[in-house]
Amino acid sequence: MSGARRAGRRAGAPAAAPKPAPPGQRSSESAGELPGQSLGQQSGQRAGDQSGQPAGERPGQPAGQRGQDAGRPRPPRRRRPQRSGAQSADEGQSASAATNSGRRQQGEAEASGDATQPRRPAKRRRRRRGGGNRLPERTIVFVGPMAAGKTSLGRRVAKELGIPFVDSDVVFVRKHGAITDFFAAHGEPEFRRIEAEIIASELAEPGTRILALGGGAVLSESTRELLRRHPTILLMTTQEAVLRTANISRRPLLRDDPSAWGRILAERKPLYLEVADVTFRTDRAGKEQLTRRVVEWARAYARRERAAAQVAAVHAAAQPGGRGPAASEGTETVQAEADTSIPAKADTNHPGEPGANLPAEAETHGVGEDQD
Ligand SMILES: Nc1ncnc2c1ncn2[C@@H]1O[C@H](COP(=O)(O)OP(=O)(O)OP(=O)(O)O)[C@@H](O)[C@H]1O
Ligand SMILES: O=C(O)C1=C[C@@H](O)[C@@H](O)[C@H](O)C1
Ligand SMILES: [Mg+2]
Repeated sequence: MSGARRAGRRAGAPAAAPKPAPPGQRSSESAGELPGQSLGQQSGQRAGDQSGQPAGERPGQPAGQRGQDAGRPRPPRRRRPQRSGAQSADEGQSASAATNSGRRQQGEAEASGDATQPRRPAKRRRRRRGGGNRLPERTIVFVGPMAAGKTSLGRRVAKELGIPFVDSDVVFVRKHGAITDFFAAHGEPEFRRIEAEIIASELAEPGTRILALGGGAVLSESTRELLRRHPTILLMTTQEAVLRTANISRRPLLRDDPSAWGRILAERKPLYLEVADVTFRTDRAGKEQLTRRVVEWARAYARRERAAAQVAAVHAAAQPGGRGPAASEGTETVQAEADTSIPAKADTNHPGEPGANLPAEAETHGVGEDQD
């Protein structure tokens, strides 16, 4: 794989900045490739249901494609009160509603000639509204075990956000045919090699998109390395829920050996946790509710990303040849903002369940804590 691909970009594409770096623990240990995977067979058996999937969805970039300027330095803002990411998203909506109502009041005041109504500068209102709805500057990735909901939730979130959705399995099938057949003809290592290439290529696409990965994609070290620079959402569930909701007849592995799901998860769990910034449990909430939560999380992530970019810009300006004292004043303000929108960590594991000690729904891992 080329250096550019390793760095998560194609030649000519802008380099992806590291993930925002809020405090919190994230394992810096890199779990190696799992030795002696017997998953080729399993995956091959399982892959039958991939071939029937629809072609990758690539709707045109929406008119409102966000975040063309997130990397650009912005003036420091005043510190806001402490809040969680989810709260922030809600507040963003309220702020937007309040802005609309303010605009209405102002319009009514103008129409009635009432000069006593307070006016706020229009420029400031616009900037606040845009900031609340902005998205991360790069592809948002869904990982997780088989039938956790990566495709169905990823597609819903993409639709809600008005951004393209791509599934790496679907891209593979489009180029190479059914995964089951490919496993039989070429073996798992060749599948993993091509899968990793497809993912690198998709992650190199500029703009904000949703990419759902195949269940075993995290086995590739180069893929895990690339995911360090992308907002990565782990969907977790339990074997019981999978056997209840997934179409078992289309998943031969589960039909023939239901406990295989739990065994594969146990092997891969450290790798999922290594790449994930946040975990949502799909067995505990409906699709609509989860869609809303993921959307809120993505927006909170974008705010942290922007705040981190501001900090970096202010630090750069404070260097010799930078802007001097004004810059150091800004550092404090922006750093404060960067620290306030980090969603709280929760622990709702269910000991004893298949998949016990799974991370909690909406558990936030230390995003990019160990970035270079
Ligand atoms: N809360 C939920 N979120 C997402 N999917 C759910 C949820 N509850 C049940 N499901 C169901 O789980 C099943 C598996 O979903 P999906 O095919 O999206 O999983 P996947 O992770 O993409 O699987 P694969 O690894 O095989 O590609 C679907 O039938 C979906 O409707
Ligand atoms: O878990 C796995 O190893 C796989 C999952 C699917 O998404 C496909 O990527 C393929 O069938 C292998
Ligand atoms: Mg899928």
